[in-house]
Amino acid sequence: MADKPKVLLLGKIEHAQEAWATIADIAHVLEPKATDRQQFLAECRSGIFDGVTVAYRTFGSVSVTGRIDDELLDVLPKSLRFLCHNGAGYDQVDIPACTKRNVRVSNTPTAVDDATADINIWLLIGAMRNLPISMNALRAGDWRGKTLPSLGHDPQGKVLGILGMGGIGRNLAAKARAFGMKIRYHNRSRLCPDLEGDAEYVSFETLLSESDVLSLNLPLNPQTRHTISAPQFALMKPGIVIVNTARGAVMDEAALVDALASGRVATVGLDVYEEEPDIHPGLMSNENVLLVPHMGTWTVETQTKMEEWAISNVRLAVTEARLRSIVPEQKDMP
Ligand SMILES: O=CC(=O)O
Repeated sequence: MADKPKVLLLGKIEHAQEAWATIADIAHVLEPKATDRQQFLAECRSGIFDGVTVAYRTFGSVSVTGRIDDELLDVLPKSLRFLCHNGAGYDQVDIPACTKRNVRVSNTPTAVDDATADINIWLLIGAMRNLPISMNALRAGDWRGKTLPSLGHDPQGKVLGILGMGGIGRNLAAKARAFGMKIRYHNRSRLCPDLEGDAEYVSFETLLSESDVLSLNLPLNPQTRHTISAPQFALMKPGIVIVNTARGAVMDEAALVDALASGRVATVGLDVYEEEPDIHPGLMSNENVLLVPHMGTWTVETQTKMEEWAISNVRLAVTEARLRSIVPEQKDMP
């Protein structure tokens, strides 16, 4: 046992027990006892994790460890070489801080695409049809409400602007085509024709000013924080519908509340929030906002796929000192 590689498990394996059992065969798995960041920092400083080369982490483990940042990396074992994150978005991990310490990070791209695009479509249709008002009235025993809810809109023929045409954005585009939407997108760079299909590449400003529905599908990092804020809302078509299944902080929530109040934004469908699990009171109280609590990947199939993918990264890191899906920022690491 003592000479097996050491793997640190941050969070729980909920579904892929069989895949995880194969890790227990090849590595000595350590788990923290800490229940908050201060305790976790102390545990790390105690030397109990010394020798760990690979760590697996879940999105939820942030409630114990906090963000993986300079302070934490300074006390994690110097032997740590690989951090396998279970999730597509890895904004809880400071990538430059990891790169500086030669810690390679992986995520679970593609595993999340279908489920996230599905909830994206659900929010898109729900927001276009203005469903929260009648859903709330119904549950309050008031059928459609005291005054009839205003009529919704059909997706057919409407322009869907996708900001961030990665795996989820492209999956969403394919699904939205089935609803007869015209797809436009903006990305850091234009896609090759195969990936682009009939989606039209437009400038950021055109996407904002000509979309009937804007979907945010870009990752959160220091460059994309508040990509959508007051100046961007000012460029949008009055009455636009916005959907966000990416990360809350790519949009300025306070500015969104103002844009809803002014009518610039008609309705919005949200899966993600700036300060999860806290939600801006101006969104909570606004009936033009359709909200779900970060459920984008919340299906048995997708959670299992994500765990299996992250575990496959752990396995490769342990056996071959490499990762299946290193994050793009570290692609060129020697
Ligand atoms: O939000 C879900 C993910 O990043 O995988």
